[in-house]
Amino acid sequence: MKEDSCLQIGGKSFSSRLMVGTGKYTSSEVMLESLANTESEIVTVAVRRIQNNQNGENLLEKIDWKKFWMLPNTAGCTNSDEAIRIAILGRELAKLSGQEENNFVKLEVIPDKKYLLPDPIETLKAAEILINKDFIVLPYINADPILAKKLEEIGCSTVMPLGSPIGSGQGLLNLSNISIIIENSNIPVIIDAGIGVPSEASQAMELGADGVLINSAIALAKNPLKMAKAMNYGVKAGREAFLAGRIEKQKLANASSPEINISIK
Ligand SMILES: CC(=O)[C@@H](O)[C@H](O)COP(=O)(O)O
Repeated sequence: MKEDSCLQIGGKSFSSRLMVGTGKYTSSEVMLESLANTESEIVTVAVRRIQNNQNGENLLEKIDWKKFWMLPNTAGCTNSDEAIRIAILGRELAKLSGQEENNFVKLEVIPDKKYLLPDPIETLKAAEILINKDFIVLPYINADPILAKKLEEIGCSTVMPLGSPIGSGQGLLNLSNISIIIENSNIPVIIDAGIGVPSEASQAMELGADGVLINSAIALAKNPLKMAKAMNYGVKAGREAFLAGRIEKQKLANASSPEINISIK
């Protein structure tokens, strides 16, 4: 069996392959306990909503940034100029939170309000500029293998193809494109958005994804604390299964116990 290794992004090593978001929780207490239950190390925060989340609280003060690596995201940006400005602000906020060397940005450029689908051209443009400004860029993209390759070639540190639209909980809608991205990628592939249940997180990992990012399915579950744990198990199970290697699918049945001739008198 293949030995597992840590997830490497931008020169940093992470043991957890589950990244999580911070939006939509009913309270910061529930959010903090849920984050702990996921055992995640990377937590994404929307820079535009960081100082006044849905509960009127400041996320920067609520989360212990000695325990989690901050992944500022550019949610709410509709073009490359906005995304670049927000990324720069995000880097400052990470520094203010004590993460001096944190240059990470989850790049989201989303002009479409109805399906929250990312703009591939503006994403590529913003990624190139941010990489030149020494950012570690993790772009959120549609499951497009050609775009994923181009983002890798210009120096992105991961690609983050969507499973299905953000917050939709529809799971992995484009399995064949996701598989092509994984097959061709030399950088980590993180499946981001749309995962609704642990079996979908597991499915992404079984396919060979390097990680997943989940927010809504945990925050909006009837019991977020339990779902946080379940997602952690799902990701771990899928990763183990990927390393173990699945059996080949067969057209015909194949008895589980060997046939032996026993004569019954
Ligand atoms: C928090 C975040 O970055 C989301 O934009 C992300 O895409 C997660 O999507 P779900 O809420 O569907 O898990």
